Amino acid sequence: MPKGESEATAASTSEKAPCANVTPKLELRHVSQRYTGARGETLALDGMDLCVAPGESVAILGPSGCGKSTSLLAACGLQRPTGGSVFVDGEPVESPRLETALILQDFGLMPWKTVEQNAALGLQVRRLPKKERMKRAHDALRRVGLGDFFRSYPAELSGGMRQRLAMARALACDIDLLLMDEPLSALDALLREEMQNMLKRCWIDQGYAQVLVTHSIEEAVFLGQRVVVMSARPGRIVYELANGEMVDPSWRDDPLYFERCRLLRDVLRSKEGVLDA
Ligand SMILES: Nc1ncnc2c1ncn2[C@@H]1O[C@H](COP(=O)(O)OP(=O)(O)OP(=O)(O)O)[C@@H](O)[C@H]1O
Repeated sequence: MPKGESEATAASTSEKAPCANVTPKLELRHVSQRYTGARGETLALDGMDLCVAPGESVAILGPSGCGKSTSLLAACGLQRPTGGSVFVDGEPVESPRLETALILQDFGLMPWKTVEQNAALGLQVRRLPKKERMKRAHDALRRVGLGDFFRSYPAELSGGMRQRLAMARALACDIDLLLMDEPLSALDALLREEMQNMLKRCWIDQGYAQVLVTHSIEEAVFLGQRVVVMSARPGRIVYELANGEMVDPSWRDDPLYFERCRLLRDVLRSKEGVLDA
């Protein structure tokens, strides 16, 4: 299904472009990524277009290896794409910015640092006095329910607590854009639901824009105001679903939630090359 690098992104089903009347918080414009590795060249992304409005929550689904993580690396400025451009607030992204946080599956915690030191990590580059850094880290840790664990080490925490610590580190930095790459995939089903609730609460309370990469259709429909589906490699967006009702407090039990999950499952099955998601 993937075509030439220069071809435009496929159609979407969303009702109205979410960034129509605002400067997007994040925009990936025709982003392509070629990797050169031991197995030769890989075209990971091909004409990836994604617009995220300020305060919007977007979930990305797609088969393994379609370039989801690559998209996030480009979005946070850790990797310059080989084609196309990335913008935040209309400005080109050329390096990581302080107000963007990236949470990975392994949470990126430093095992030799305490919980409070890990939570304050993102603040170090801001040259804030230590007292201020600790105050912000402690506030963020309390917000995610880790108020009693300041002096513990990551190894002493459960999987869910480590996830909350990664979240606290992002919240301590007053972020306006949160990027998450399969942050819950290592957790068991019930804990995963609990953490999904926490992610939604934090997003609603703090008002940042977020992009969540996940393999779980249910998670995408629970957390994404918009769910986008990528093609198999080289990846680009081939389908979009408006899902604004996800802010409803009883969304998980709403018949529409199940209907949307079913619809996305059919979409993923029907799209050539996206069966694995
Ligand atoms: N640094 C790299 N060097 C060479 N190839 C790479 C590199 N990083 C990623 N790739 C390749 O690019 C493609 C896209 O990888 P990426 O990790 O973005 O996919 P993904 O959709 O996040 O996959 P998954 O769902 O399995 O995590 C894959 O074929 C991968 O092997």
